[in-house]
Amino acid sequence: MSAKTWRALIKEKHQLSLRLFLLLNAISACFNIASPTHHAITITVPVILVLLSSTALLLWQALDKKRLISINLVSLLLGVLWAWHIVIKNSDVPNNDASFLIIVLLTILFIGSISFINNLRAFTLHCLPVTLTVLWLDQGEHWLRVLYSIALPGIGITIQHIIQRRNDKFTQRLMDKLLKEKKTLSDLSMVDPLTGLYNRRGFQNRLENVLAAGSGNHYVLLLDIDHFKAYNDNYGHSMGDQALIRVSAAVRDAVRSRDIVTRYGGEEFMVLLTNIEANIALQTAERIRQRVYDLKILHLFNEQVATNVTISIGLAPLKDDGIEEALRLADKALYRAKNQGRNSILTSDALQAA
Ligand SMILES: Nc1nc2c(ncn2[C@@H]2O[C@H](COP(=O)(O)OP(=O)(O)OP(=O)(O)O)[C@@H](O)[C@H]2O)c(=O)[nH]1
Repeated sequence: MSAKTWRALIKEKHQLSLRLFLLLNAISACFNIASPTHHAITITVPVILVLLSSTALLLWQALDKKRLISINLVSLLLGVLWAWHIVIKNSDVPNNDASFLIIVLLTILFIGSISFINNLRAFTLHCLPVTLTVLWLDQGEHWLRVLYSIALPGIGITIQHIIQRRNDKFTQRLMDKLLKEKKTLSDLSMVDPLTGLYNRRGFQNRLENVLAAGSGNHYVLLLDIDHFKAYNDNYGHSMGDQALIRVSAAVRDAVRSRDIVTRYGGEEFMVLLTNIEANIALQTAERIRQRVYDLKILHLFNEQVATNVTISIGLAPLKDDGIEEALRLADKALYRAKNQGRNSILTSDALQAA
């Protein structure tokens, strides 16, 4: 998981709490319409607006889950609508019955605290308009109860918020550390994670052992999948990965265990054939080419070459002038093989001269 996906997770968590908030508001608005307290005015404009806006926003987000809706704005808007609803209904409640105000306040606080357990700002924006309205309509008669009702969840959410922030910081530090360690490990790794072949570091390590073991004829093969960009573009990157895995296995199977097969670049492989004669090296290269061809991995975009995945190979001897020179020669031969039609093997001039 990267730092980016971590932030995306936090955002997703907030959007989930918004969905819960909208749902609770829609239910509460329905309940208010269906079963009005004190049998006063049943339907008010703001309660209809709460129902419509909550439902509409829920549907809007359901259509595109990635759509981000401003939590603060929505919580404030619904808070104001509820406050408006209370003003209208209160004028119709018989004998200025304060229990109506307390019940409605507790309902709003309940919705706010359940939905925004980790979001003090959204909770405050939602509950403040209603609390102030209740204090005003009640004319200070039950001010202590009203303040207590909002202070209690407010304090709870603040403490929960502090604990959550500490947990988040701890998790993020842990994640950064894990990512760093993962990078260190992959830097130290000798094996390519996708194909299981040696990576360049692994190759270097094996090469030193081969060279230390004494003299012998060694040959470098550079292999490149033909028109692999077109394969990726048309079949998708994950199919491309599957093709790479199958080609790697075919190459590995076509050589001896003492030969070194390396994933040299994206879709490029390198094989070091150790202690081998030139003609056998050439035969081995041909066997590799044929094995990959025989996989019959469909590649209809392998222009003018075949209808399946093929590889081109450049072959060069490893001489005293070192691996870099052998690779340079093999690369030149590979380049020519590509230009001459692909799905073929070309040897370096150095090999032909030998
Ligand atoms: N799926 C997948 N694709 C990769 C990976 N590494 C490199 N590639 C792709 O390999 C393709 C290499 O394309 P190019 O270098 O343009 O060569 P090409 O299309 O094979 O053409 P020729 O070599 O001229 O036949 C690019 O599209 C890379 O994105 C990998 O790990 N997985």
